[in-house]
Amino acid sequence: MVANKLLTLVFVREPTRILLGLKKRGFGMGRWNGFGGKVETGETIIQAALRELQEESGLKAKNLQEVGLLKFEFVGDPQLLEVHVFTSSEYEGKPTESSEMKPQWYDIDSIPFDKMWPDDKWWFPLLLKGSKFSGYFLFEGHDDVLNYTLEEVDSLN
Ligand SMILES: COc1nc(N)nc2c1ncn2[C@H]1C[C@H](O)[C@@H](COP(=O)(O)OP(=O)(O)OP(=O)(O)O)O1
Ligand SMILES: [Mg+2]
Ligand SMILES: [Mg+2]
Repeated sequence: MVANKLLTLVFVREPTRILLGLKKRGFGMGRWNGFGGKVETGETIIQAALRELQEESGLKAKNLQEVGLLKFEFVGDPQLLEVHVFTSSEYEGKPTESSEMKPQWYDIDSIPFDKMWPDDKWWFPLLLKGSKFSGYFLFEGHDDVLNYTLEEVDSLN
């Protein structure tokens, strides 16, 4: 039995646009995504979300809300990724490129799904309309989703 790997993913959004970052290295390199990463020992998930957002984008989230729980399995890998998805509509600071992410605002009508993880096109509409959601995606490699489940939920707890 392998423990799930806990990760965070934060999207800073305004009424008509959302901040994405181009991943410059490591897992998901070359794809646009929110800001986030591994939960470290001794940290809560929220602390990790705030820290990763600040490290990767220079922004301090002021009203972080957990909106999604996504589980990812990769064929041949026993470890499940458990990604806690957050949004924040208030923040301090100015988006700043880091060694990991190049930030850029996107109109919510022009999200670059063809340059993002393939699962995003299914759950992003729920995030954009303010719903909470829970999902599971089975990947083969990093480009193909073999099957998935996704539901809107009232609460994530
Ligand atoms: C597989 O599908 C995924 N889709 C999306 N949209 N995002 C994903 C997927 N799998 C993982 N993620 C997210 C979760 C995290 O935000 C990152 C991965 O973490 P990362 O490699 O950035 O971890 P860090 O701790 O920041 O890395 P360093 O140790 O290099 O700082 O991708
Ligand atoms: Mg990261
Ligand atoms: Mg990081």
